Amino acid sequence: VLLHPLHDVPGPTLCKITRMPWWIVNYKGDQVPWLRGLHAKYGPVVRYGPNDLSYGTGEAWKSVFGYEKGRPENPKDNNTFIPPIGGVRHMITAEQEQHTRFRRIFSPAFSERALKQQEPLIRKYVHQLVRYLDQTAGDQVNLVDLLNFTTFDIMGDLTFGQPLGLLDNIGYTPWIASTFKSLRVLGIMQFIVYYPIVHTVFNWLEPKFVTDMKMEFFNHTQERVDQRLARGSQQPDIWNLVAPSDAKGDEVLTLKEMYANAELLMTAGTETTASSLSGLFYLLLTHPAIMEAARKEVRSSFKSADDISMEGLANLKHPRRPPSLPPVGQGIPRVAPKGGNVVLGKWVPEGTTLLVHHTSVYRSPAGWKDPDRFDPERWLPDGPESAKYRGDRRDWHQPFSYGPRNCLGQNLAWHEMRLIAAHLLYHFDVELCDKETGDWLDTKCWLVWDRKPLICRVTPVAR
Ligand code: HEM
Repeated sequence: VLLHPLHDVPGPTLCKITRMPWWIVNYKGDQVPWLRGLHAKYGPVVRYGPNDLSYGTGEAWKSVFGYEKGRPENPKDNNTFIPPIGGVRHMITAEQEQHTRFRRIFSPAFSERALKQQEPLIRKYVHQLVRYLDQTAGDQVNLVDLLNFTTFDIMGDLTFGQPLGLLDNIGYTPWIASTFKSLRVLGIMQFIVYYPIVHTVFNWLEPKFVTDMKMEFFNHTQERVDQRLARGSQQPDIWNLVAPSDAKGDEVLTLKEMYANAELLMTAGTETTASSLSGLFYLLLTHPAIMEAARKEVRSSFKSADDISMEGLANLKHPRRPPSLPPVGQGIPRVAPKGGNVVLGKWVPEGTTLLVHHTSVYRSPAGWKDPDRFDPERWLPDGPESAKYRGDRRDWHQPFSYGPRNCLGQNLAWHEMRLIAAHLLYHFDVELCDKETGDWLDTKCWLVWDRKPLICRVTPVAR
């Protein structure tokens, strides 16, 4: 306890001896409030395990995730990743060199130019959502499910060249349902893979339902990628944008790399966007004055629904930024490289886990005035409306992460979220059925939030 190089970093005494407190809260899905509590008690840097540091300050983004000349990068923490079923890692978990190659190959599919081409495809599913809500006018609907159906169908079309049919059937396929279920065992799986002995024993004894769950997801992705490649497509989907016909050698993805990254896109590009949108709607529904202002702005800015475009939406005031419910509630840690590194001016030994805790950073009174207050004016350009938030550290807000491994899909996410939100606000008056919903924000988090149903009554606006 006294001789460890991190002995002077504050934190609970038990955490200096064992990682067990972390594993327990991580297993229960309670790590977000736990780490927030530790930051409130111990300050911006907390030792939450013998070799684990959490930063509750946005000053740490650059030091932990950024690239600085002459300083080694902090790589991903491979100890926390579940080994890939197909034997090949995807972009998020890839080693640095492989990551750079993936990033180069996939970037054209997420450029502004690609997005322009993809806009009609995205609109198609937004219109389908609007049509469904028109038909169910006045009924109670679960907005969380409907937003999931929409984002999964969009990403399914972009990744596999065909939708998953969730909006057609208003229901999850067994494949998607098992994805959501598997999140709940993420905490325990992370514990298992972290300790090589436990992992080896687990591999011998792995329960059949866990093997089935992993295989189901992987086989499904593989089949759909194979079908898409066999069928070909003229659509601006991912594969048409990543692979120029004259690509050679290193610039060509192997089939296994395609499977692995398709699986990533279907997880990274769906739940996150739907989560951000459901959080936004919950906050709008519980802040009627802001909801009214948002509706007014959207309804007066477009002459008709057909005019609502990605371009036109980028300049609206509501919402300029997602609310402070980051879809990735905790963040993906890095680890200090061989030989250690300097983080925020302090040397940390090799192998130290470095986590910048999203939720703690976005709720820190050191970075934000009234951090728990939902107020879109916070994000307006400098002027009288945003004056009271002038001291806010907007540069601390990095829900898409920071540095060379930040979110590749952030432009797509922004456009998609704005299109869906604007269409819902333009076409419908949405009302929260409080009794059925309760305190929606009080929920568990396993990497992403275990969102509870958001039960609403949706009434079409008479025009
Ligand atoms: C509100 C929506 C979204 C949020 C908040 C979000 C957030 C994140 C975060 C925190 C990371 C991890 C970066 C790290 O390791 O530090 C990430 C990575 C990634 N996201 Fe997103 N994401 C969103 C939507 C999307 C969408 C729509 C896509 C499209 C497919 C996407 C694709 C990716 C990819 C490919 C990576 C890996 C990037 C890399 O490792 O280079 N994300 N995202």
